[in-house]
Amino acid sequence: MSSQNLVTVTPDKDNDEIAIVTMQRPPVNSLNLELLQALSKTLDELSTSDFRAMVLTSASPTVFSAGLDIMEMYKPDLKRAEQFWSTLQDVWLKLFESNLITAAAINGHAPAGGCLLAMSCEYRAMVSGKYSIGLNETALGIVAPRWFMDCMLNTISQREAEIALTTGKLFSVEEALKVGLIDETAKDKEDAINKCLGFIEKFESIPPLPRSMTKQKFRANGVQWLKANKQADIDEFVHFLKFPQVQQSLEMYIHMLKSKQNKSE
Ligand SMILES: CC/C=C\CC/C=C/CC(=O)SCCNC(=O)CCNC(=O)[C@H](O)C(C)(C)COP(=O)(O)OP(=O)(O)OC[C@H]1O[C@@H](n2cnc3c(N)ncnc32)[C@H](O)[C@@H]1OP(=O)(O)O
Repeated sequence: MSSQNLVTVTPDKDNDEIAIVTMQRPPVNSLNLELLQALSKTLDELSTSDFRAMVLTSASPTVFSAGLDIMEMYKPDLKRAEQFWSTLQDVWLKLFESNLITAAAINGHAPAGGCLLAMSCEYRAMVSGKYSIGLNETALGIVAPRWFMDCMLNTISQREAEIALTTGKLFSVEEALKVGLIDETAKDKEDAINKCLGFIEKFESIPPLPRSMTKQKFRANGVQWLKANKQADIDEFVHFLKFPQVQQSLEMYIHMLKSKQNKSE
């Protein structure tokens, strides 16, 4: 089963009830509207399939996901920006509340929206190396929405989350393990997937319905807020994009990313 080429779904080689879901939008899996639509469609398909668990990972050798595609926010077409944000909300709700057992094999960097995807899963194994993970929005001059924060609060302590978000902190793999942002480190992608499979195995003898209902009760607060405030949240995003200071910060950030590349050439 696959949902466009941007996301592939393959059954695990030893257990066809487990889906390996791979994002593949080179070079860095930045989440543009099309990748989000592909993820949304995939999550719909998985919810009605025979799969009982999924491992989210990336086809890139060094990046899980670079987060939201900045070009969707820089001088945007406002209609598309609305659709973009609404699709991101849907992906988050579908993944965070999924009936399936969800785990992330984080095989590289996972800033901002990449971290959000990983935190939306129930378990995270991250490949060791010079990778980073976190919600770095403030460092870009933007503010993470409340449901990003709720998602982080479901993962690490309020104090760690507040400091991390206000400082725009990107955690090293070791730091992420220490605060509980990830559950395990892995030596490579295969090992990360195996560690996720190990987590999934824990539910072998647990009936799926009480399991997923229990998970959803734990996650209800953030979900209920977004469901009740979906349009207001979209309006806020679009309004925010219209601020000249926000556009200026994004422009500077884009230049920084491009000059970083020139320097290393
Ligand atoms: C009311 C609410 C309002 C607003 C809330 C908005 C919330 C936003 C959440 C987000 O997700 S914002 C996005 C934050 N993402 C980042 O800060 C990550 C930026 N990228 C990086 O730090 C690095 O690219 C990397 C560490 C992920 C990978 O490094 P490396 O492997 O060295 O690749 P390059 O940096 O050379 O990048 C290759 C290529 O990709 C472009 N790119 C990178 N990230 C993005 C991105 N997020 N969006 C769009 N494009 C991106 C980069 O510019 C290079 O492009 P070239 O054309 O120069 O090849």
